[in-house]
Order: sequence, then structure tokens, then C-alpha cells
Amino acid sequence: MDFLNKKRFDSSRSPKSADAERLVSASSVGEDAAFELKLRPTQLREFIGQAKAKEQLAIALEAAKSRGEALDHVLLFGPPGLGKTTLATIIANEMNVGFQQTSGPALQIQGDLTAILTNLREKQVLFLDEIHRLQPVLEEKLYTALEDYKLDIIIGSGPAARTHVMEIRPFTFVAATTRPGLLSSPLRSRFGILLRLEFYNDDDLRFIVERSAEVMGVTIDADGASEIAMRSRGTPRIANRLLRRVRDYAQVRANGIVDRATAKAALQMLEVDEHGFDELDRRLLMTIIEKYDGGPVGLNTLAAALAEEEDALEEVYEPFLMQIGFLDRTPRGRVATRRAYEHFGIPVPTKAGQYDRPTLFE
Ligand SMILES: Nc1ncnc2c1ncn2[C@@H]1O[C@H](COP(=O)(O)OP(=O)(O)OP(=O)(O)O)[C@@H](O)[C@H]1O
Ligand SMILES: [Mg+2]
Repeated sequence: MDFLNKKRFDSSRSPKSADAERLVSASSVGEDAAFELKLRPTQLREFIGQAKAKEQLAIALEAAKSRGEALDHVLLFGPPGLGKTTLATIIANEMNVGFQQTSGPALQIQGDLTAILTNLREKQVLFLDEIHRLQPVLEEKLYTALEDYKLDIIIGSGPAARTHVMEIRPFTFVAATTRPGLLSSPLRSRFGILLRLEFYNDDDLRFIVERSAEVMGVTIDADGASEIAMRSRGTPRIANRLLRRVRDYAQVRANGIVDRATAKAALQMLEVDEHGFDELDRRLLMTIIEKYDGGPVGLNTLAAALAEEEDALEEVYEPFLMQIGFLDRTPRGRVATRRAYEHFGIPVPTKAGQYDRPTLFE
């Protein structure tokens, strides 16, 4: 079954762009994989932050366990690197059932899906990553499987074709997406548990850095951890990646201990600023400010100006810039906010009609 757990998912990942080479990219890049496996929490109580999603999940898990049933189907959504895959594996661990993983782009033919579904064991977890990239025909096949644990199989073709209904064992479908808006409503309605993951606050990220440091055997103090947390764009994957780079620096240039001064120096060398911005964030905001007078500028125009893909901008760069209030999406396009101007030390424009005009008293 070569459609399972294979590297080729990654080669077909969207969005493709220079993002993959960024140190502060939230997307998973090659060297992350092995580390992530090691650093991934395996039980719900080790999963830091996301209080709302965690509570919702804890209740559902306990209820399902006490009834002895499979957990309801779960949809995990939110920006890359926030812990969707991690939670999917935690669900299987907590339910004490098997875990099988595939992804929207990896599933190409109906036979693959049929084989996966009919081979599932009772109550086990089937995890489908990037569900927004699942082909529509396969999506429709899933509907009856998710609802009645039945699968329509067509045998033969033309006038001789017959439909055969196959029973499948009750299972838990866990799907993840960075683009919930792209899912059809019939698909969305098949999920009983919807978990939205949000960017992490600095305290949560500091815990994550400290926990990862412990797993990696790195000596770090609270200040060193918080320096890394601050620059991680609310994203555990980035926090872990920065920690690895800072550790290298500490080993070579300092005494191996990550304190504030070492972390600061390392991150400065890596050109990650105090917001976790890198050259691409700066370029994005400066393009809006300088080329388009602060906006609004349409997504496609902006993508062309930056030589980036629209998907990458929407999915990877923009969510964090919006979260920290540097960028706004308006019906007419993207707009740089006052905070963005202030960050770059550029006077906020005052001309009429301009977005976020300062008042007379500022
Ligand atoms: N709440 C958390 N506590 C501790 N570590 C976490 C947490 N969430 C994520 N991580 C760490 O961040 C890494 C990335 O998480 P994960 O792969 O689950 O993200 P994802 O949402 O599936 O990303 P993608 O959208 O790219 O698939 C994991 O290896 C894990 O170590
Ligand atoms: Mg994932």
C-alpha cells in the first residue's frame, strides 16, 4: 500500500514557494520531520495551550470511552505548525486505538480509498491531512462511509455494472486542513467535533520551548526560552526550529547554555527580529506601504509584485501578520495598518481616505 505514509505527500504539498526555505516558515521542511517526531507530545495532558480545543476534545474522549464507542469524526483546522497532526495522533493514543495516516493529495484513485476504508479496524483513527485537496469524487465516496459506515462499490461497467454495498467497521475520521473555507458544506457537516487551533501566546510557547529543550537535552533558562518564544510567530513548529538553531550557536559560540544573551545573539545572526519577521514579511509589508500607498491592494496584484503564490500568501504569511495587527484583509484588498508603519518607523499617512488615519491629537 504505497499510498500510505509516503514522502511524496510532501513533494505535492501546497503552497509551493520560497516559504520552504524560510527559517520562520510555519510549513514543515525536510529537517523538521525527524525532530518533530521526537518532540511531539503523545498524550493530551502534555499538549500545551489551546485550552478551548483541548477541553472540547477531553470531554468527547471521555464520553466516547465510557460508552465504549468510536469517537465522533473530528475536523482540525488552523494555520500550519500549530499541532493538527499532533492532536490527531494524540486522539488515537488516548482512545488506545490504531492510527493510519494519508492525505488529500496522496489519495488519487477510488481503489486506494476503498482499500483503506475496508481495512480499518474497529474504532481506529483514520487521519486525512490536507482534506481540502481531496478530489471531489473521493469526497463523495466518503460521505456514506462517514455517516453509515457503508461504501458503495461499483463492479463492472456499462449496462452490466452493479452496485455493491460494503460494510465498514465503525471508525473515527480525523481530518486536518489549513483552509476550512474550501470544504463543501456537506463534508463539513459530517464532523461531530470541530476543533479550531489558534496561534499560541508567548507563555505557552515558552513552555513548549522548555519542554523541547528538555527532550533534546539542552540547558536553557527562562529568559532564553522566552526570547525564542517571542520570535516564534505563535507557532510551536517555528519555536522548535529556532531552538535547534540557537542550540547550535550556543554550542559553538557560548558554553552550550541558552540564556537570553546567547538566544538574542543567535537570533540576530539568523536575522529573525523581535516579531519573528524575516525578510519576506518585511518585503510584503513594505511592498504594500511603498508601492501601493499602504493599500488596499488585491491579493493577485500583491502576489505578482512579490513573485509569490497567492495560496502561500493567504495560507502562510498573512494569518500571523493579521493576528498581530500589522495587516488587514478588506473587501478591496490588503491594507498595511498603523502598527506596520510604526514598526518600520514610517510616518502614518494622513491624506484623506487613507486607512487608519491618525487623529489630530496624535
Ligand atoms: N501544543 C503543543 N505542545 C507542544 N508541542 C507542540 C504543540 N503543538 C505542536 N507542537 C510541536 O510542533 C510541531 C508541529 O506540529 P504539527 O505537525 O502537529 O502541526 P500541524 O498543525 O499538523 O502542521 P501542518 O499544517 O503543517 O500539517 C510538532 O512536532 C510538535 O512538536
Ligand atoms: Mg500536519
